[in-house]
Amino acid sequence: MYLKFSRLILKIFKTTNFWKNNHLIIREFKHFRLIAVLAIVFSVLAASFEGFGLGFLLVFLQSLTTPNAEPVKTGIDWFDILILGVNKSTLERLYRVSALIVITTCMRAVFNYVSSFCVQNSEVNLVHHLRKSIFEQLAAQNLSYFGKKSSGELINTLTNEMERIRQIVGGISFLTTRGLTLIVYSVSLFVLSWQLSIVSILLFSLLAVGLSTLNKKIRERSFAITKTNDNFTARALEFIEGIRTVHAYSTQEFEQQRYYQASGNIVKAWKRVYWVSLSVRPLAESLSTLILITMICVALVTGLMEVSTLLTFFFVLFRLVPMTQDLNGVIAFLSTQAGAVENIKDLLKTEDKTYFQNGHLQFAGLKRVIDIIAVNFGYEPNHLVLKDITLTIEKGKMVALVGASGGGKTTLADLIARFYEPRDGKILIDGVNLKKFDISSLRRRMAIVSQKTFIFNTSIRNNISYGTLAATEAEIIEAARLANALEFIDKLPQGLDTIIGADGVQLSGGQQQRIAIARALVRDPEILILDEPTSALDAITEQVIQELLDKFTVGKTVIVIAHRLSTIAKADKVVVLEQGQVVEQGTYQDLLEQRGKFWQYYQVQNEVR
Ligand SMILES: Nc1ncnc2c1ncn2[C@@H]1O[C@H](COP(=O)(O)OP(=O)(O)OP(=O)(O)O)[C@@H](O)[C@H]1O
Repeated sequence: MYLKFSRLILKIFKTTNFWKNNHLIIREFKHFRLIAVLAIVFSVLAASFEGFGLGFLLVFLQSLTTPNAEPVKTGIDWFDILILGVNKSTLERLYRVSALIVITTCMRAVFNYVSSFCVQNSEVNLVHHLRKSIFEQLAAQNLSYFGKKSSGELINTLTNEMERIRQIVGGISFLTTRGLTLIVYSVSLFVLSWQLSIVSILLFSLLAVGLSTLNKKIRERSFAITKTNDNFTARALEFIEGIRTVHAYSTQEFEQQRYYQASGNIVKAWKRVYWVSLSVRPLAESLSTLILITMICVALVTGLMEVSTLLTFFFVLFRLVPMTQDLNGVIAFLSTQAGAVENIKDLLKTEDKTYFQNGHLQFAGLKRVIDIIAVNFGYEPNHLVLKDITLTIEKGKMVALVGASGGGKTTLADLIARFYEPRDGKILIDGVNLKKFDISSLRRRMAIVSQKTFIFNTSIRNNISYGTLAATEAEIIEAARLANALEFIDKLPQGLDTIIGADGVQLSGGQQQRIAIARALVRDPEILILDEPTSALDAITEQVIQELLDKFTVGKTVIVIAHRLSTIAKADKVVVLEQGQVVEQGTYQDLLEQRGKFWQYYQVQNEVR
């Protein structure tokens, strides 16, 4: 145990790798360093008082075993004179020593309590600050990062793995406090009998080395727990989010099997860990008891020490052994948590991540034109989704992007909103590269209605004013009216204050779309990007969009992605995208007259209608 403990301490403090590997987590302690330092200070105090208590116990036992000999003394002159009293009787000095034992024990308990309080405080603080740092990391990522990470994995890290990190801090603090007490106890043992101490260290170290192989195994197996947890959260999330599809395709049984299997895998992973980790303690207990009893017998037979010293020695050793077992248990437990640490480090690390680079110029509004020049873009390194796109969008004009599904319309709109960066080429606003603008100032004057709307679990009012918190009641109502949402909002029990989303009233796809349009309009944007949904809107809502484009867009710059060509009859420019390339552009009428791709789409839609 000593060997193992010192090896652990050495590992922690000596190897630079420890800092290098864990500084992302350790640096969070700076937010609550006072409380963390207090935890250490009070642990040291508790351990010291443990030592004082042991000293007084030895004095007490000595006086009991030699009642008529010399007056009770600790050997520290000033202490014996001031505290035990010079002319006091043996019995009174004995009472005083007894009182000191009680006082030091109480003091130790108080310091232990305060240090535990500080430790718990540090635990919750660490989790809180880690969550904040992870949020900052996630918020700073380019959107492409979220394409590579599953929601299940991210949610698992922010919930389950955080809980495991909290337990790790608890474990480390336990290790520290118990470690300090262990040092005090060890010093006491050496003072009492260095010969017996060396024998104990040798025997217990042998035991520790044996147990360390088990801990290594536990650590290796623990990574599977994190992996199965990630997988389970992803499964559960998919089942809940995709419940309509599950019902539509009657795949409940199939989903149940996958869900049970994912949950079962966690059980299996834990079992593989428990199987080993639970054997550590009983093994350690049995073997250490065997060692202790053998040592007592040898000490008694050889008459190595006087009885009082022998009693104190074994009293200390008896208390020390469970302590070392606890430490072993905690080390084993910490080994099981290694996967959680890796997962969190992965989210916190800054290498291999592409961050959004904000510009410094304040965007004061579009004055003339947006130029898209020779832009290439792809989500994957070897696959271009947009190829050599060149396009101008003039202020106050409506530009419609049309074309077959997957042609790259949404991607192009996302590049204009700077959700992604072009791989080659550039996007200029009035001659200034889009990258140079402060993104908040740009997006304040821009509104985007995506195909997939997101409704927050809050009131309709908050959903509409999301991102425009200063919006007045009148502005919110006007935006709702323009989006043709007022009619159904008025019918709801609490009107604008009705809670919608997961915990509230469920809205139809079209209604959700109208809320999203109102959210965009309340910003009174100069540039409006409207990605017309292919499915959520019914024929009536199609008319709403039409009206919106007629009424609201006067004097605005509008980029509209249209699936129904009738919507964009009044567009100033129509751009046809095919497999990531602009194949035609011109006015609606010109393109029809050209009888090219656009005309073909037009024919197909007219036939369908
Ligand atoms: N986040 C993403 N990660 C990887 N590939 C993507 C991503 N989003 C879109 N793609 C791919 O990029 C291509 C263009 O998609 P995009 O959504 O821009 O097309 P679109 O013309 O808007 O389609 P639709 O009319 O169906 O909305 C498609 O092949 C699509 O599979």
